[in-house]
Amino acid sequence: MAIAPSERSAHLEQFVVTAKQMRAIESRVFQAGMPVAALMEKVAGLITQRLLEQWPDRTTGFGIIVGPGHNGGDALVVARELHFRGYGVKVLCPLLSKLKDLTDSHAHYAVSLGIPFVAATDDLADCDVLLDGLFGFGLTRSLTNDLAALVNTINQWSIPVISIDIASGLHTDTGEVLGTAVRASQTLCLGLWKRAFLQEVALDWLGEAELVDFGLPLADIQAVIGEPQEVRITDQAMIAALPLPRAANTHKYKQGHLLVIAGSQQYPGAAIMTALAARASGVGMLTVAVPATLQPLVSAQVPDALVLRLPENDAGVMTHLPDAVDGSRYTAIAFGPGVTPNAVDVARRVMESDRPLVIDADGLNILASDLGLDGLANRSDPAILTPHLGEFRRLFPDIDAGDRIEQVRTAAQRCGAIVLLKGARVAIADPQSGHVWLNPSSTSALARGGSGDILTGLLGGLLAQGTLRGTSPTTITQNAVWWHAQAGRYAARDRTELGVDAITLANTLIPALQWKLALP
Ligand SMILES: NC(=O)C1=CN([C@@H]2O[C@H](COP(=O)(O)OP(=O)(O)OC[C@H]3O[C@@H](n4cnc5c(N)ncnc54)[C@H](O)[C@@H]3O)[C@@H](O)[C@H]2O)[C@H](O)CC1
Ligand SMILES: [K+]
Repeated sequence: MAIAPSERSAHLEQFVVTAKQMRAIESRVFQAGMPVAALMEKVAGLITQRLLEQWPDRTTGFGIIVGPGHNGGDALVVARELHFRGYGVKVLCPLLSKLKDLTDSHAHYAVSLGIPFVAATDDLADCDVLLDGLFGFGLTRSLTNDLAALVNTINQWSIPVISIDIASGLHTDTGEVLGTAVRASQTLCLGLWKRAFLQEVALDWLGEAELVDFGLPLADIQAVIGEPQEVRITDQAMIAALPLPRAANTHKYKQGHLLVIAGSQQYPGAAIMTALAARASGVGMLTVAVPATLQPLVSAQVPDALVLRLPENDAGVMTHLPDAVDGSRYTAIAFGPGVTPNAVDVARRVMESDRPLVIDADGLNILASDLGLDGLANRSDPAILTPHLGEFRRLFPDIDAGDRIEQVRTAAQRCGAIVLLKGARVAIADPQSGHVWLNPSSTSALARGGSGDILTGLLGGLLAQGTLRGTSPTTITQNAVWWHAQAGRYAARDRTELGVDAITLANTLIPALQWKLALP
């Protein structure tokens, strides 16, 4: 049965593949009868179309860099099409004697058409645009010698580089640079998102990334991927997961009651920022527990929250949760921002509660240094840990094998909690299934103090609401990460990456949601 184009696109956007999976999908398509050369024509036609849209002026000169495999074949077909349309085209093919058959055929044809093949990298220095068809997902070894020199030279120029499928030199799965890699301004990822696009280490090389759908059948994709172990977070899935619409006859207690435990005399702002973000989540009831002396300050900033006064020591650190603070009254608890590493007794009580729990910042440091992780696996309700890389290393000092995606998966399985590893590409791992969700779209504007407190408050507020709606805790966690990133992007559009302080971010959560909901 045919599916609508928008539905197909939403499906495709969620898949993440390794080079091995991509090759297996491609083999099925070829075995079913699709000729390799026909697929290459189709792919190259779509790439050409993108280039024509971006550079409609036929005086644009293109430099086409061609490698030995089918990535180079794609590039040669594009060169031919640009040549036919009247653009100036020059080809640099450093491994001319090692071309795969199909690529070799296209090279011969290009020569017969009079397309110039140049010998030296510097012959491309006067081009307006470079097309990188050196290597795609077939790269197996590091770039060395002349190839490395070629790549390093073009990286020093200020000519825009469009990479076909992946920036040449990056490992398709881990995103690592193998020797050296092309610094693309834009990458046209073919067919399905390769794993490298979700790896932080690759981001500086990939530039703006776009998926080019060339019609791989969903049945073949699904047959190879099976139950996806790694999933890209998409707008469509996240909009569906929001606690919207609300039931017409709801009341505040049905919209969740979040308890935020945060702040100290040293870090009063952490409590305020966490509370402001929790409020923006739409949670029905918000209680904020802070060291007693902070209560007037927090109440003034978040007058709609109930502010509990906790006993504190001389340093303004909360000492314990009095019996009157009854965890069972709350739908969820968010603990940790600004509490200092000394709030150990409070952390212990929080861990003992049976509520869905977010643990962040100093809460994580207390787990690492005092309480350990053993209490997490036996909790009846989920715990979500939200470390940045430094906190992650302190919590899981012996997890260093593999890439970030593998590390976060191992961490979750080991401790029995959902682990959300912060960074430019947030990764969320489920302890039971080992599934990892990856957030593809964010902004460097979020690399800033206080941004984590906003995520914790937002996640806590969504956890309180989503728990009552029966949304799975991993979906709620994705929802918070996505919303937080979208708010950062939306705020940065107006204010640049420099202008997204934590309070602005909290205040942008609702406008950003309106922006996303209004998009088709
Ligand atoms: N996915 C699809 O359905 C389609 C993909 N297309 C394009 O084809 C490439 C993948 O092609 P492949 O030939 O398998 O690999 P590469 O082009 O990446 O090149 C592999 C080639 O290079 C040799 N090699 C590997 N590493 C090195 C090195 N460090 N130095 C020298 N040589 C190296 C290796 O031995 C191979 O010979 C994909 O990315 C798409 O662009 C199709 O065109 C359309 C369908
Ligand atoms: K490439």
